Amino acid sequence: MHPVVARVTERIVQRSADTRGAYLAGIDAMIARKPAQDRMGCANLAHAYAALPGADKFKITVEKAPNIGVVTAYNDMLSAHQPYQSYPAVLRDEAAQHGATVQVAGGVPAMCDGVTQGTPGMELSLFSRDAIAMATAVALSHDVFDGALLLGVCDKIVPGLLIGALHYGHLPCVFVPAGPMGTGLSNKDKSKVREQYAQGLVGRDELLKAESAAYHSPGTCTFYGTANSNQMLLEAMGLHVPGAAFAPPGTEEREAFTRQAVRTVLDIGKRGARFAPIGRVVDERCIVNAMVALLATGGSTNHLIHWVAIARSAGILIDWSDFDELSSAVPLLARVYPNGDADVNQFQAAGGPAWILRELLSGGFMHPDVMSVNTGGIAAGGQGAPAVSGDETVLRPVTRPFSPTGGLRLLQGRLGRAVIKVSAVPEDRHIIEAPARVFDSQEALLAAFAAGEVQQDMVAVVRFQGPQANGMPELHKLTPPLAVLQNQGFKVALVTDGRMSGASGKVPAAIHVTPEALAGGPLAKVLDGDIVRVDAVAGTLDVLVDEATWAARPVAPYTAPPATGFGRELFTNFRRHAGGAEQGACTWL
Ligand SMILES: O=C(O)[C@H](O)[C@@H](O)[C@H](O)[C@H](O)COP(=O)(O)O
Ligand code: SF4
Repeated sequence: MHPVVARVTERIVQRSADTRGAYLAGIDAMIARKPAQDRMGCANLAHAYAALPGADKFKITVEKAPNIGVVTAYNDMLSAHQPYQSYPAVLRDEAAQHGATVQVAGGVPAMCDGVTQGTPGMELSLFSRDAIAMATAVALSHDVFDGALLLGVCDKIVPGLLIGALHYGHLPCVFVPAGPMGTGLSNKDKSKVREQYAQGLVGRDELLKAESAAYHSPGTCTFYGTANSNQMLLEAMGLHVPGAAFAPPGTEEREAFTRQAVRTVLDIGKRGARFAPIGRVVDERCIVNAMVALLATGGSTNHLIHWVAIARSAGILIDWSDFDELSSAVPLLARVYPNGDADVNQFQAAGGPAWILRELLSGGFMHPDVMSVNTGGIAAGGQGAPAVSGDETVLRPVTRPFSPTGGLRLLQGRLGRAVIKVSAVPEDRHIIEAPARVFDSQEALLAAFAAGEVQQDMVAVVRFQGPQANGMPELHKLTPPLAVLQNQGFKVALVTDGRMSGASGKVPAAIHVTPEALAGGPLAKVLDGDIVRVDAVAGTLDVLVDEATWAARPVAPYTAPPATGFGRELFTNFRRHAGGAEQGACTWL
């Protein structure tokens, strides 16, 4: 085991001793209960099984066959989730072949960040994660299940499902992915057209044609953003059937993985070959394995928020210093857009998650001895990896990584604590020192760009974008104009208490600044013209103003209009109770 991984793991175990102990005691009490058929009232059971076919009623009540709950994020709005429409019938059929039953326990909401990017709906995006967790809990609260199958792929949906399922940690759970769409217009070429549009060189028709050629059919978008980072991390946590992440939707291979997920959740049930409740599968080593996989692949910055919340749901306490210390030792093994030109289909063809797991295990960067849903633990996830990389521009061995350190860094200094994805930023942009231009909304920066007012070296400070202010939206629409300025030779960086998409990356961005401006964070004191230094090498985020001046600086007022419309009023309490980004922006603690 690499000493840094061992040290960080031990620190997390120590830090989490009390919360993890209480968590495990809680799930042990739930595990000790009798099966639902013997535990619940007759009316409760009759209601639960009323709509089942007679044969299934008999199986459950007389044979006491395992009953699997399905929590599904199916809808037609996320191309990645549209394939789930047909899954319940397949799951039921496979379960019946093994003497078990399946009930759809409930649905959860799912937002497509691509549809809402740059619109008011994006202000619901982060909080939809906890709404999904709540909906997962509501689904599983029927409490008649011996295990659960979790159907979700995208950004906040996997984190929400996992947070919710971990609050039922006594249940064996398996995630069931649906796979990526085929490769269309490359992400690089799509981004080029966007930058041309931002400069007024092409019109909407041309842009729509390009976007539609990139996003063209059922399946997950092919960049390595938050959704596909979810898939990689679930493989690293042993919560998938190994290799299930990136088989294309609508194929025999995909259906075979889906059916194997049913057999797996039965295998790890109380009456299966080896009991593996999700609350025990997700332990400190499992969480560290996910952190390592994120860093080794330059995964989404969103997971520096979501995986903190997920770990917390299992009684495990992690923070950005843990990520940063791991990043100092974990090598970068993959270059997938935005960290490179390849897409997730080319990543899979070159060796995919199996390559990443095999290489990280061989280098001592991952814990092999973890419980997982499949026999053979994490090593099973590495089986089938090619002996050599199928494409060395996409995947490298741990002996010759793209970089000796991971793709994400912690920045800290007078402006607070922030994170930056360096794996996607050109080397000569890892340190930016320039005058601040301060904006209280992304729209204000976009308008300034359109008016030609920011043709300069600048650190764009976009503040009041934190969880308590407006739900911490992704500010991904800022990528094209900032990239245009960067391509024109200006030194530009973004500093914000908001988020960026997992698909963002070429412009240096210090994001998730904590504490957020509305919570007294220092960003509220920055003025146009202040010299700000974003230093991803030293890991610092500073404003070069003398101490006395800075101390005397007033805090800018929050002047945004009240969050009404698009249902934002319904999330008032989420904004009031949201924790800081580094604490996972949890709204329930
Ligand atoms: O975190 C993410 O990965 C993003 O939220 C992603 O899910 C979202 O869809 C982006 O907006 C896609 O990128 P474009 O907006 O560039 O298509
Ligand atoms: S990856 Fe993003 S844009 Fe694509 S379906 Fe998922 S949420 Fe929507």
